[in-house]
Amino acid sequence: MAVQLPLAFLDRMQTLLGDEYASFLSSYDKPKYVGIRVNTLKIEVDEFLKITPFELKPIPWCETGFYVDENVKPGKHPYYHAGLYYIQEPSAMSPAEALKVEPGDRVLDLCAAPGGKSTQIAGKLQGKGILVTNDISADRTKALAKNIELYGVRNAVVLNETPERIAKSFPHFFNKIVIDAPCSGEGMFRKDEDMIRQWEKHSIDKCTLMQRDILRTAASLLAPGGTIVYSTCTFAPEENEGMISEFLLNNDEFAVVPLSTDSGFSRGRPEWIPDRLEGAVIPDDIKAQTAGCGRLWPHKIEGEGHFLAVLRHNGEDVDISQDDHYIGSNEKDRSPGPLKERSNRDQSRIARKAGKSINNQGKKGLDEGEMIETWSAFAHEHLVIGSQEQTLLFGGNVYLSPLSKEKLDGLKTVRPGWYVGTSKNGRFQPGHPLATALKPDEAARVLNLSSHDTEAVRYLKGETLEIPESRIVRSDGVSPKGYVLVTVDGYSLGWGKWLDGMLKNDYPAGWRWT
Ligand SMILES: C[S@@+](CC[C@H](N)C(=O)[O-])C[C@H]1O[C@@H](n2cnc3c(N)ncnc32)[C@H](O)[C@@H]1O
Repeated sequence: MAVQLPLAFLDRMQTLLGDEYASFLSSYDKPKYVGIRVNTLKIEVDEFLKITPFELKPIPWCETGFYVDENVKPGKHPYYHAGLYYIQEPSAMSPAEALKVEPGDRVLDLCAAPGGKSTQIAGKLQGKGILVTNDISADRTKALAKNIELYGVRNAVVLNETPERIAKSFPHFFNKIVIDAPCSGEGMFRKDEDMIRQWEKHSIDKCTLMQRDILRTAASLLAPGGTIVYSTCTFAPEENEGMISEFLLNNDEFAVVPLSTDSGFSRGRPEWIPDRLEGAVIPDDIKAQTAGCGRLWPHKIEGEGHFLAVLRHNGEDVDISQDDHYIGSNEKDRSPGPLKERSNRDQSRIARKAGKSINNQGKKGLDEGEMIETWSAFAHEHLVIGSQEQTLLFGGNVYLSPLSKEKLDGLKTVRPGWYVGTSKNGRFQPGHPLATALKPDEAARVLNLSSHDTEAVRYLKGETLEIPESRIVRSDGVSPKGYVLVTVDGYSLGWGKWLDGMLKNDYPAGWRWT
């Protein structure tokens, strides 16, 4: 066997699996599977299939997911830097699929970093509705925020909070919640040997304590009739069927929605639940429900070990679009439509709104209204976007947010929305995330680079490029001089500034190709 598995783990799996154990064990001699998931915020799957640089094989449970050969390096292609795909372990694509997200939903990803499920959910929302994406680890939320930005998500709020504090601000607010729970990670032993070393540290008992708290709090965040998807990447029954049966015992307004076994998923194993959990006797009818959960076994599917439960609240669905705190529900709160077509009256209205903006954290000495005005003027000159979102000032930066300011008061907010830029010396500097989320027809000046020559990589390395004026594609009446949206084969990468035949590079230092 390629990996050294802990004996206690092997003993338990042998007892649980009986005749199946040999087949389970032999899966550790097989190669691990590498997956990519197409980011439908930037490209449709059909289009990606026409330009893919790698051979792809569909992942049965995710329409946007594909296996790539384990020797391929998908992170080393300009399309990765354009956010056209996310590199994700294939089984890890299943929870967001099970959540069945629709445009307009209010989704909470409670344990989100580094953002695999969140970027998948954002693709399903297609910019409509809200994604609140959270992680308790301050360090890990940095990677989460970066991924939200790389993948061009416009309607996400990134938090670094405890679930309890989010619940105080958002009681029964979300109609879909995903809990990709911290767990003992047994399902990842083949993919990541470090998980074996971590196994002792993250004992099953410690994990169940966290999972119990997170699930209980999630119930108080869910709107009536809503859905929670709970997932782990471990085999331990205590963290899976056991945790779900305990939740059902304490929350009789929830039931398990049985998962389809069509894609090769196996059913949950009620017979593995102990008769008593946390001192309580689990009735047989509750145990039986967990047969509707899903287990992804490495000896049965092409992916690592996972567990999934879909939990539906039995209340009447509420019309979430009628809530005042949701910007999309309130015509008068919307940012004005296509920015190029805005009247002066619109622009001064945005400026006035700045006085009411979140946390009122404008840059020292800069009038907040002025800051919003510089954004508005920039947008007017450089962009053609229609936005449903509210303009907010936060930490001296300008954001467009799907939530009203009151909803985020007092929460550790990493990003209150789509970061569009900041103002320096009275001039607006567009943010990198503004560029990554733009389509070429939303920018007044565009420079397209080809993935087949060296220019794209040179741009991604931060080099200045020599570019003749004729290559700057621009809207009628727009001069070639100024901020240019740089694209690769038509997909946005970042900003550059063109002047006299040279493109100054604005690709951020921390993002560069190395
Ligand atoms: C399995 S990982 C999440 C992976 C992520 N969903 C993805 O798809 O990229 C679990 C995460 O839960 C976070 N976490 C642990 N305890 C938490 C808690 N009480 N509340 C919120 N997040 C928590 C960890 O920091 C970790 O990032």
